[in-house]
Amino acid sequence: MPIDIKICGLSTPETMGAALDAGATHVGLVHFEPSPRHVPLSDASELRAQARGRAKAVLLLVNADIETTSRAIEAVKPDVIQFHGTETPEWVSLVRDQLKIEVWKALGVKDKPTLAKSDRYIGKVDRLLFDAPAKALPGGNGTSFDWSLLAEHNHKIEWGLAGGLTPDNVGDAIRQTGASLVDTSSGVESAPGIKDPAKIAAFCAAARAAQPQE
Ligand SMILES: O=C(O)c1ccccc1NCC(=O)[C@H](O)[C@H](O)COP(=O)(O)O
Repeated sequence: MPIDIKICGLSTPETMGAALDAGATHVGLVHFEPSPRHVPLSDASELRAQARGRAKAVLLLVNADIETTSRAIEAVKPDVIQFHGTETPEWVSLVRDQLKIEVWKALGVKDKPTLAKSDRYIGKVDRLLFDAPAKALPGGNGTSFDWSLLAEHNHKIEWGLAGGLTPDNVGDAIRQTGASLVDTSSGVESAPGIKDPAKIAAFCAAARAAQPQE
């Protein structure tokens, strides 16, 4: 299977075009006002339309209530909702069942017990995204965590790796963890919220070069 590559926090048609041309399989739209990558729903809807048929659109929300979540899904019509706050297994499962959409849950990985706790989401989400622990923002902080924790973990559902990934380290990350999806935001930026098309292309090329051959 070709590796899945998510470029997160896209906010302009130019950088969305760069991610699509570089072969990203997933494009992330952050709808969370404190983030430098925040996009209003109207912009997210246009960027989503640009990606249609070329990459899956992932809409990111943080601790949104059900009305906000359903309004965002209605406006943007993403392929996937990624919850990046402290949402419970019960909450994400409710959204998946009621709104009939693919759901991912991001979890900040500190240590082995965090990974053990991630089992609570099994059967309730379609994919787990293992990220660095929250700092100033819940995600998009450009920091990584101990990848050996993932290599040792008994994964029971689909999962992806995020947190401090760059064109320079994504190859090692894939080889060390066996991730089938890699996600980056800060690592392909020239400043917070400003995506760099050359870094996006380099990241996608490095991820594809590192994937195991069949
Ligand atoms: O990117 C943000 O600004 C953001 C804000 C609030 C919640 C989540 C956010 N990003 C989520 C992502 O999926 C990022 O790609 C992931 O955390 C990795 O970020 P980075 O370490 O900067 O590559």
